[in-house]
Amino acid sequence: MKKNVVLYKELSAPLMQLLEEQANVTLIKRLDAQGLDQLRAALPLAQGLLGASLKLDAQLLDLAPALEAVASVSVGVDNYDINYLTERKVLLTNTPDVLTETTADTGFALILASARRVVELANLVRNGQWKKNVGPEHFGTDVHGKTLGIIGMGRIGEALAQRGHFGFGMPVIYHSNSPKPAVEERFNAQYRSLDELLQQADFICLTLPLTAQTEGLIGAEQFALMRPESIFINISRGKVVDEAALIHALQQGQIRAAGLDVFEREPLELTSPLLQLDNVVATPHIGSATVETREAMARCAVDNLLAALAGERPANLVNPQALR
Ligand SMILES: NC(=O)C1=CN([C@@H]2O[C@H](COP(=O)(O)OP(=O)(O)OC[C@H]3O[C@@H](n4cnc5c(N)ncnc54)[C@H](O)[C@@H]3O)[C@@H](O)[C@H]2O)C=CC1
Ligand SMILES: O=C(O)C(=O)CO
Repeated sequence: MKKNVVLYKELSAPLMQLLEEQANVTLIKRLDAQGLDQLRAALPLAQGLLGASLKLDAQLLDLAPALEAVASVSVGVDNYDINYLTERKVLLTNTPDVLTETTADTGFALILASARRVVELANLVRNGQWKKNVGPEHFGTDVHGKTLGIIGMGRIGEALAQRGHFGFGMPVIYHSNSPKPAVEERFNAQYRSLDELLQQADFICLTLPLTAQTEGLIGAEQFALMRPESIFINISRGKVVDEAALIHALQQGQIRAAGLDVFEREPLELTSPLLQLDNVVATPHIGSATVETREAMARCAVDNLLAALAGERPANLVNPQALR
């Protein structure tokens, strides 16, 4: 018998067809108030869930007593109560690897845009101020040859190191849970304590997951260790950073600039002081958002969900302890 799957993310036609061949599918198109009501109404019969960008906590999970598997269309799993899912023997899957290169591209786009002031200067051109007002005070700073500091040397961190080392001749230093000899050899990278990295890197890039250990990892004390020339890049999760401390560091000139794809609260509110600062490049959490990669992520999530519902071990299982 077909199982019941609730999607809270639209899929491409071929993926929808694949899923509908094997499951009864309920699609929640938007997670607005009405969509959330529809979701709550569908949860009691749901055996599988697929989506992203929804905090799936115990309260929502309790509405779904028949749930067997949740397939997240993301690599980050900070939106899920993993312990509770595991306790309930619900499998959780994610989408690693397929988004690594694209997210590293976004990281590098933010590095280049903040260092060379791309958004600020492009806006000057749009506002007809090219001739009159652009002078040395608008010059940026070089990227090539500068020290690239990576915090969280996992898949995306490595892809960033590759771009910096081979593409831009940047010395790479990194901080992670443990040293990575293979990475050191490949990119001539050097391990540093967190404090050392913050003091030494020209570009400080966050590529670690949001966990109980990393929440608020970068706060006032850490910004105080950075140099006025440092550029801060966050493509991990907003809550790894104390955003008020980041704003203060930017306003006080403790750091030169920031390139941010993720924020403490998303969507970032228009009233955020970050948006008053010329030296901030803010993007709307689009690290993996290319046509090709989003399709690959969705495909990966569908494959994971169908495997889990068929009683097989899915390729990207986050909580193997939940296997029945
Ligand atoms: N901006 C965006 O759109 C995207 C953001 N992400 C974020 O990037 C994160 C990383 O993704 P991957 O590289 O695939 O994960 P990964 O698991 O391969 O790498 C994470 C690295 O961080 C390290 N780490 C974890 N906790 C640490 C700690 N307390 N101190 C130091 N190092 C620590 C791990 O050892 C690992 O090497 C995701 O969890 C997600 O939050 C991922 C994709 C897109
Ligand atoms: O995959 C993730 O964790 C994202 O943030 C979106 O791609």
